[in-house]
This record gives sequence, structure tokens and C-alpha cells, in this order.
Amino acid sequence: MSISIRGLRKSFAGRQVLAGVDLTVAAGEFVAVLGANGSGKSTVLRCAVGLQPADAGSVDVHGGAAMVFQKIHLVNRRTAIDNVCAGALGRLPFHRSLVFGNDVRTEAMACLDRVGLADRAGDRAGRLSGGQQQRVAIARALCQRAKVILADEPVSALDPSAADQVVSLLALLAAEGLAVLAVLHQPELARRYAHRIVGLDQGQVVFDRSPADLPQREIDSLYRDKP
Ligand SMILES: Nc1ncnc2c1ncn2[C@@H]1O[C@H](COP(=O)(O)OP(=O)(O)OP(=O)(O)O)[C@@H](O)[C@H]1O
Repeated sequence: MSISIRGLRKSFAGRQVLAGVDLTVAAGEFVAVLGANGSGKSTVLRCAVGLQPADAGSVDVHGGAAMVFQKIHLVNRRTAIDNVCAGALGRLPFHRSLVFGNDVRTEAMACLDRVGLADRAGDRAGRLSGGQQQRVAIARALCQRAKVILADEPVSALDPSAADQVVSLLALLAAEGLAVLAVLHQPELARRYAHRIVGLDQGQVVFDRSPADLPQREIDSLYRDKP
């Protein structure tokens, strides 16, 4: 129920994007990653779940990791609960994955309940609001039984109130025992909800502190034009 990233390095076409990133998230922790466009935030997450091979470094995941994206990737014409059931696909034998059984649907319902959407289980995903769709995607990650959730700009496409709801949900899931690492473009949400804020600048961690110990100027410096 934790993720530990050590010495992560990555270059694209000879250009270094990650210059040795160390980052740990324990069970019960919600860690936000802030950084300017191109600082390497998504690459950290993508290397951490194996979507991209790292050049060097190690990633130890305890409990299984699931990723949540800005673009939500639900099947719009299927119901919310069907989308959540899809999280179970990876652990079902093929013959049981064609029609989800009652046990999977019961588990999916419990996951929807955890994200506050049990009452929308039968609605087509495409009819839900953006914030609700992202919460369904989080429920699908829960139905994967992942203990580590990596979220890449999960609220960048949402209005402020939906964004607040989704980030507070991630914080709640961490409080329930998951390890949650989220890339955010909203420093104020990171300040409000994260246990720790990690600043990434040109592929390096420049701070890793609790919001209470983090002066605003350190956050601002992430977004200042670099020479
Ligand atoms: N597959 C790829 N091939 C080549 N370059 C890449 C690839 N993926 C990322 N990069 C480059 O690596 C750098 C870091 O990208 P990354 O997406 O990790 O940044 P980010 O901090 O998540 O930025 P943003 O806030 O814009 O999403 C960028 O300059 C990007 O163009």
C-alpha cells in the first residue's frame, strides 16, 4: 500500500526529462505534484506504472497501482456501474469477463458508493457531468483493488467546484488507507488537501514538504520563466 520511486531518470531523444526523481507515498498519504508545463510530472507517473520505460531508477509498488487520467476514458454508452465493473477485468478469468456476475456488480456498487455515486449506478456514463465521470473513473480504479492511485491532472478539465469535490475525494480515499499521488495544476487545491506537496522543476524534485511548511514563493518559483 505504498509507492517508492528512487533515482528515476528518463530522456527523450537525448533530452533529459527526469534527472533522478525520488518520491515516496505511504498508505494513508495524499501527495500532490506541482510543476510547470514540461517539468516531467506526467513522465514520473507514466514511468511509475510502466506505461513508459525508465532509463534508470526503481519503482516499488506495494498493493497494485491504478492510474486516473485527465481524459476520463469511460465507455459513454454503458452505465456507470458497467464502467466500474470493467476495473475487475484484469483479475477475472476470460469466461467470467463477458458478463459480469453478481459478485463483481456488488463490489462495483460498493466502489461507486465510496465515490458518492451509488444513486447514479444505472445512468449511462455519457450523461454524467465531468466531475461525476471522473469519480466513476476513480471507482473503476477501486474496483481494480488498487491500493495505490496515481492521478495525472485528474481535475484539469473540471469546473472549480467539481475539481474541489474530486480532489477532496482523493484525500478521503487516502485517509481510508490508500496511497494517492496526484499531479495537479491547482496549487490551492494541493495546499488545501495534500499531506505533502512535491515541486518538480526541470525533472528534479526541488521541494517535498507539508503545505504548512511551504512558503508560497517556493510554489510561485516553479512557474516562473526559466532562462
Ligand atoms: N513520448 C515522448 N516523446 C518525446 N518527448 C516527450 C515524450 N513524453 C514527454 N516528452 C517531453 O518531456 C517533457 C516532459 O513532459 P511531461 O508530459 O512529463 O511534462 P508535464 O510536467 O507533465 O507537463 P504538462 O503540465 O504540460 O502536462 C516535455 O518537454 C515533453 O515534450
